[in-house]
Formats: sequence, structure tokens, C-alpha cells
Amino acid sequence: MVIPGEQPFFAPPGQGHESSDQCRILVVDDDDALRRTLPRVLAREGRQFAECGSVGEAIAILEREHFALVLLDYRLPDATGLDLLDWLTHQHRDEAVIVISGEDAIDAAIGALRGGADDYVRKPYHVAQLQRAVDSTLHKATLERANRAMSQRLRASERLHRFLVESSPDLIFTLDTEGRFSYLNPRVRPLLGYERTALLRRPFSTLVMPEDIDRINSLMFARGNTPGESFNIELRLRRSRDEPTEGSSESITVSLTVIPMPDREGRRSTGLYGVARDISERKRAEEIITFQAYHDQLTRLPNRVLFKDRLELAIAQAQRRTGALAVMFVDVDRFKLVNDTFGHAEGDALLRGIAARLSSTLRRGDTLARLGGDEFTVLLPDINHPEDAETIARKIVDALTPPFRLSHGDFRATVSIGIALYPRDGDGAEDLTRHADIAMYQVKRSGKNAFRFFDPELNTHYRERITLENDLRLALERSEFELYYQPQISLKGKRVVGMEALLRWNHPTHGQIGPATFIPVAEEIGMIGDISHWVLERACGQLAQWRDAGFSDLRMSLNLSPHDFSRKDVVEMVTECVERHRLPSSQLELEITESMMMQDSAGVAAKVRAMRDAGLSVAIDDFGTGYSALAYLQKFPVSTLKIDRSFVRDLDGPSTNPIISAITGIARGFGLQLIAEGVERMEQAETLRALGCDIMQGYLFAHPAPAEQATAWLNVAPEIDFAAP
Ligand SMILES: Nc1nc2c(ncn2[C@@H]2O[C@H](COP(=O)(O)O[C@H]3[C@@H](O)[C@H](n4cnc5c(=O)[nH]c(N)nc54)O[C@@H]3COP(=O)(O)O)[C@@H](O)[C@H]2O)c(=O)[nH]1
Repeated sequence: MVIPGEQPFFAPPGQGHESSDQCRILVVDDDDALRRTLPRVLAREGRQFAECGSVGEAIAILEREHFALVLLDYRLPDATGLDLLDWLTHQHRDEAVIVISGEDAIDAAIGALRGGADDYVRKPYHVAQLQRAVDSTLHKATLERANRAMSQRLRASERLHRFLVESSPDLIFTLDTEGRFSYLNPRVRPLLGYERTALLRRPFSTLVMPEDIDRINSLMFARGNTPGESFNIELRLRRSRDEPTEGSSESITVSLTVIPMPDREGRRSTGLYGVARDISERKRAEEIITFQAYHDQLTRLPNRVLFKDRLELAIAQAQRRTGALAVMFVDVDRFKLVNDTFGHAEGDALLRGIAARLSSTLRRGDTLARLGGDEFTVLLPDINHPEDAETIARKIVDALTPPFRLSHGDFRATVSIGIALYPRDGDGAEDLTRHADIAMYQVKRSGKNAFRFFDPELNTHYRERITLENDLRLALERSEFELYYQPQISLKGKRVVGMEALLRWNHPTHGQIGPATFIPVAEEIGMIGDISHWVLERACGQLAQWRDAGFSDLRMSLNLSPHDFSRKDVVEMVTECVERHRLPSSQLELEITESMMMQDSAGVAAKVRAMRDAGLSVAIDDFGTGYSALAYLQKFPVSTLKIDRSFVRDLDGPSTNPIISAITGIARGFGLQLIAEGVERMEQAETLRALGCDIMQGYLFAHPAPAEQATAWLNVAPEIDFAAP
């Protein structure tokens, strides 16, 4: 590690000169004999000698090489030994110097020693005296060099440690035995916004958020002045409000390591050393991950896992205090239709809006969760009576009354709510949620947009429903579906002009099940597409057979579900089937309902237009039951209107005739074919005929029947019933 502007703390090997040079001696004397003699008398293992006879030569040698010792004659031909000493001083050289001189005057010795000589030996000298002086000077020089090197290393070490501490990304501090700051590194300024000097001698708790003070104090100062063990803790340090810092939050979370600083004997503590690492970012990331694991991304409500957790906790608490709680299962009505027709972005917006309204009806301690899709659950952890849950359920229903503003327009969302109570309806989280779900399902079955409490009886229905779903999933591959056909009869022509294909499910144990029972289930479980495809295929095949048998102008009507119209390829699906069976497209009639037209978001109008462009016939099944029927007729280029059964049923009443007259007029005005459905009695048929409706369908003529029976009607029209009108 190199501190900027510093030599390396640990010098690489070979850069120092002590070891190789410590025994090199330069003899500077103008006496040739002496220069030869001295190396011999002073020789020791490892010592090397160089020699020269003047100050100039000595400087030249010294500029090239380093020596441990210079034996320097005082008087030299070109200058005095003092001049060389001067030079050595100015060059900051560390060679030891022994001046050898024949000068008697004490001043010479003083001058030499002042000039930096390590020793002074006066000539004549005894050899042993010189040897001692050399040995001792070399020894002293070695010690001094070692000392210098040590000091240098200590200084470098201190600089290194200061650098490490002061430029550390962590906050480093020491506390005295009273817990007051005795040192802080400069990191405190950018991290927390405090000046170091302002904190010195202030207690550590100055920086700690109030919630964490007890925790840290008990750990830091539990053992008084006795050195304890080091410890690590996460805590929040408060930021100064006055100075800008690296972040804007009120506090940062740090991982703090505290190490006691013992005295020399290790008995008493002289204070604490602490390193605090800012882990706020990591904490935030962890919080986000935890939040995501326990919350629904779309609504940010608790998810299934967190709901279960809270419910289990609430059950345990209710058990302890012998209290009660309620679980609600809230399912958005017709949400799938919204999603399929308005698109997922609108569906998401609606769910967020519903979540917000549900939240607004609950108290702080209650939990609203989204289990997924359009399913929400509510935990009311502390209720006194079932009526409390009822009140909340009513508030939820009321809260949803104002329509939601979506980009396609306003939408009125409703929910079905099932309620289960602890301990009455179960004592476990799963049982309670399941029972609330069963109660919700019951609400769905009986008209939606309401709430009800779990009733053990419901369990049976629920099981039945699950069984129905499972059986329905297998019905196609087990060939349990069958098409029945109901004739559409022209009174004038006294013949069958069309057949409506009506689906039946021949259940292996329950017998025949009508479409009103299983079509909504098929829609809910996503099977309707496959079923409609099967119906289309079978009806086209049957029509082709009848055409081959000579009934070439017969029309086949079949029912499509709103879900079929959410398919992008619904038009292609139909035209492809018609073409494959070589049918004139006008002889296939697709029945749609007025409600499908009213929710035109999936582009039903465009699809109807495409069907009409492909030559297909399209009938409005329940014409007149919705609103703005006329307006829809401008937008939907249909070919046939079917007078709804409800008008035909009430035909005897005084107010119905004008409606049918109006419908008849509209059909005539728009050049549309008119069919009356649900004709059960002769009088109804007569009135309809009198009002201008010729084609009729209903039990008066024939109940829907299998293909074989329908074929018989084609050959011999159901005469008995329609002969009279
Ligand atoms: N998506 C699909 N829906 C289908 C399909 N097949 C039928 N359906 C729809 O299911 C509803 C109930 O149908 P169903 O039980 O078959 O009842 C039809 C007739 O049996 C019944 N009908 C006929 N004549 C009379 C009568 O004189 N009185 C009387 N009370 N009921 C009668 O009416 C039903 C036909 O209605 P409609 O379709 O409106 O002409 C029903 O909504 C069917 O549309 C299918 O394959 N796919």
C-alpha cells in the first residue's frame, strides 16, 4: 500500500543499504603507507576497504558509493577533513566518521566532533586504540541506523494507520469510559452531517435514534470499566438536520462493531473502539424483498402468505382471550368479463380501485389481502358479534356503489362476500378461509352483489360444485355433450325454416344437465372456448348432413357466449368451420345477446360486422330486454331479431302488444328477419301472427330434441301443434 506522496511502508527487498554497506570503510589519508597499513590492522570478516588521498577524491568516491565509516585524516592536500565533514552534512549522508589527526590542539578535536565526526583519534595512536574506536563507531552506527529505520517505519506505520482510519468509508470512533467521543474519523461529516469537533466529548447516544438507545446502552456499558467482549449490533444513527448529507433520510442504519480497549494489564477498559458501516441501502433492498414476498405487487396489499400468518396469529390471540374473529372472502363479480373485454390494464386499474375502496371501510387492526385475480380476503381480528362483520360487509357493498372511472367509461363493480366466524365456523386459518370461500360461492350462485355467512349446509353445495367442475373438464373427451335441436317454424310456409342448436350434457350419474347450469361454470373455469368450438363443429356438421339430405335452405342457429367474442379469432373460427363443411354462410346464424352489445369493449360490433361481411347471419337473442335497442341496431348490422320469451309469455297482458308491435315495426323498418321464441300456447301464436310475426319457436311446436327427432320434423313438420294457427 502506498499512501499518496509517501514511500511504500513495506520497502521491497534490496532497496535498503544497511546490510551490504555496513562494513565498508573508506580511508582518506595522504600518507600512502598508512593507507596500505590500516586495512590490514583493521581487517575483520566482512569488512571491505577503499582508500584515497584527498578530499576531492573522497567526494568523488562518496558520490558513487556508500560507506559505513570514513577514516578521515584531518590535514589533506586539497582541503581539511572538516571540509569533507561539511560536505557529508550538506549531503545528508549517514556515514560515520572518525577523524584521525596529528593536531595537538583540543580545538581541532572539538571542531571535528562539532562538524559531525563520531570520534577523534589523535596521532600517534596505538593500533588497539584505533581498532576500538572503529569497532565502537561501527557498532554505534549500526545501532543508529537500526534506530533510524525503526523510527521511519513507525512514522510510516502511523501515517498508514491514520490514512486507513481517516479515509475509511466506515465511521470509526473511540469512546472514553464515560461513553463520550474521544475520536471520530472525518467520515462522520458526509455520513451524518456533524462536525467532528462538535461531537468530541459528547455522549455516543447523541447520534443514536431514541428507539435504539436502551438497546445499545445495555450492550456498551453493561460491564462498567471492566473490558467486555466485542459485539456487533444493527442500529439507527440520526442525521443532523442542519447540514447536507449523502442521503435525505432522517437516520441511517449501521452495522456497528464495538471493541473494548483494555489498558496495558488488560484489567480495566480505557474506552471503546467502534466501527459503524452504513447498511441503509442493503436494509432497504432487504425490506423491498421482504415486502415483495408478503405483498401483492398490483395493490400492495398483504398477499396470501401474510394473510395466513396474520390470521393464525389472530386465532391464537382470540383463543387466549376467548374472543371471536371474522374472515371474509370477497370476490369481484364479472371481473373476468371486464378483464377479457376491457383489457388487462383496465382490469388492473379496477382491482386497484376496488382495493382502495375496501381498505377505506376497514379499521387499523383489520387486514385486507389480495389472494390473486379478483379474490380479496378480510380479517376482522376482534369482533363482539356476527353483526359486526355484517356491518363491515354492508360498508364494503356500499363503498363500491359509486361507479369506477375507467378509460373506457364508468363501470359499476359489485362483489360477492362470504363470511366465516371463529370459533363457530372453524378454529384453523385454512378452515375459516375455505368456509368464507364457500359462503362467497353461494352468494355468486344466488345472484352476486351480496354477502352471507357460512352455513355448514353450504359445504355440500360447494363439494357438488367442485365435482361439477371436475366432471365438466372431462365431459368433452368423454363425449358427454350432445346437441338438441328446436325447430323454427314459418306459419305461412307451414314448414321448418330453421333449427336452433341447444347444448345438453349427458352426465353419467346425474343424467341430462341443461346449459343454464353448466355454461356459466364452463365460462368461469375457462372451458367455454373449447365447448363453443365443439358446438360449432357439430352444428355445422349436422346442417351439412341435412343439406345433403335435401333440406338445402334450412338455417342453423347457435348460441355464442360473451367469452367467445373476446377471442380475437372468433370470426375466423366460424368462417373456417363453415367453409370446411361447404355451407352457404348465410345459413349459419349466430345468436348474441343484447347485453353483449351493451358491453362492446371487446369490439363485438366490429366482429359482428366482420361476420356479416363474411355473409353469416347474426341474431339478437333477447331483443327488447335491454335499453337503447334502436341505437344498437345502427351500430350492429344484425340480420335477425328474436322476440324475447318474456314478451311472448306476457302476450295476454294489455301492455305487451305495443312492445311486440314496435319490435315488428323495427324489424320491418330495418329489413330484419323476426323470430318469436318461447311460444307455448296457441293464443300467443295467433297474436304474434296478427302482429306480423311469422316465424316462431317454442314448446307449442316442439321441445328441443336430439338430431334424429329433429330430422323427422324436417320430413314431417310438427303438424299437430301448429296446424291450428
Ligand atoms: N353459449 C351457449 N349457450 C347455450 C348453448 N345452448 C344453449 N345455450 C343457452 O343456455 C340457456 C338455456 O338453454 P336451454 O336450457 O336449452 O333452453 C332453451 C330452450 O330449451 C328454451 N325454450 C325453447 N322453447 C321454450 C318455450 O316455449 N318455453 C320455455 N320456457 N323455454 C323454451 O329456451 C332456451 C333457448 O333460449 P334462447 O337461446 O334464448 O333461444 C339459453 O340462454 C341458451 O341460449 C350453447 O351451445 N352455447
